[in-house]
Amino acid sequence: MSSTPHRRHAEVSGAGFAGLTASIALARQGWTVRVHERAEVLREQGAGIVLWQNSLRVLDAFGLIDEINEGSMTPPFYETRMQNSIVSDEAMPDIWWRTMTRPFLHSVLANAARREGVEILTGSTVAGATEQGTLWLEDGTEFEADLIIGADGVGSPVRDSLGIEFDRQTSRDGISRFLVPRKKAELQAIEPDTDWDNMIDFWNLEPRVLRVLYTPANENELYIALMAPSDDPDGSAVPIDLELWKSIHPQLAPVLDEAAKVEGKYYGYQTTRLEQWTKGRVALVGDSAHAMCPALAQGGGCAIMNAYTVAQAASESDIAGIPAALVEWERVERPITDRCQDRSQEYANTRGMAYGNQFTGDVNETTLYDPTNSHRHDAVV
Ligand SMILES: Cc1ncc(C(=O)O)c(CO)c1O
Repeated sequence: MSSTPHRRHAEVSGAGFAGLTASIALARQGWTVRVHERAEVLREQGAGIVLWQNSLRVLDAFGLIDEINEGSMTPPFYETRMQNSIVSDEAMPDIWWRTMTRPFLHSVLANAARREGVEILTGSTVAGATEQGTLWLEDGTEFEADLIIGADGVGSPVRDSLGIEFDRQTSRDGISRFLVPRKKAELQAIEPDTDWDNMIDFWNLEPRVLRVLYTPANENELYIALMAPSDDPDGSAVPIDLELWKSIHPQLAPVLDEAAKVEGKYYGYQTTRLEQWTKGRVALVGDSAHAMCPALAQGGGCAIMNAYTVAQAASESDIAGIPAALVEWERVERPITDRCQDRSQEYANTRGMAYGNQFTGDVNETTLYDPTNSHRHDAVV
């Protein structure tokens, strides 16, 4: 902790997973923190999420694991099927992972941020920031800070106001995501030999590319995601083309019927890579810095892990040294996320997860990283 009387202050743009995680971590290190969320109501619109141990360790460091466990689950297996025959059942006994809904994770983080004294302003639309530490809103209001966190998503106004250059690559596939009731008894009645608590990745590459990712999120809610190429108008349609999806997977009819009732949105896979993640007193984390394809389910995980480490790195510095501490943070922490983006993009481009047994070897590098015991503390990186 700094011995100066000035309490360090951070302004954060975006109250998603990255912004809330950075806010909690900073507040716990004695900072005053104000988060700006452009939405009028603080909530998460997304469907489901898988968290692996890299992000779970951060939640554990915040003392949130009991709360997380109560609203989440670990499916017995990650099952991969090709044309409905099982390719692999991965138990991953050495990896800590949980599935849950995004609204649930968001509420756990938002409540924790409030408990830590973080000020959350909704309906507060950030327009940009300067590298000297001024954040400004669309209405012209300015806020001064020792540290600014741009956690404002793939279209980040903080990033773009600073003129940070990026490269964006799109992949040919994309996905629509839904939260629906589990309907476990009905599914069981249709296909009794299946363990409907498993996460099941139903791939079909022939006669056309259609994939259903079935992820139980808790006792009552199922996260179901439907993947198709963006140039397939029926596969990518939302509300979903119920007859098409039921014709491929009739055993999923009870939950597909539910997904068809939801408005939903189709998202094309893309990867955004930045020239730099920091500028002066500003650091970017989450989709503003490293949006990735979801194949390895690490977009949220990397957001949470990088939000945590940037907060730690800034807290270990004195106020004058923050810009240099951010540069050093990026040097040490970024490569693992770069590699995760590369691997996720490769899987998205090749559809390689269809062949099963994917969660082994180098692919698990991100999962196995412990951000609470960062490489920053090692002598050799
Ligand atoms: C857990 C997960 N895995 C893989 C994908 C994927 O699209 O490859 C998605 C979609 O968001 C997931 O949510």
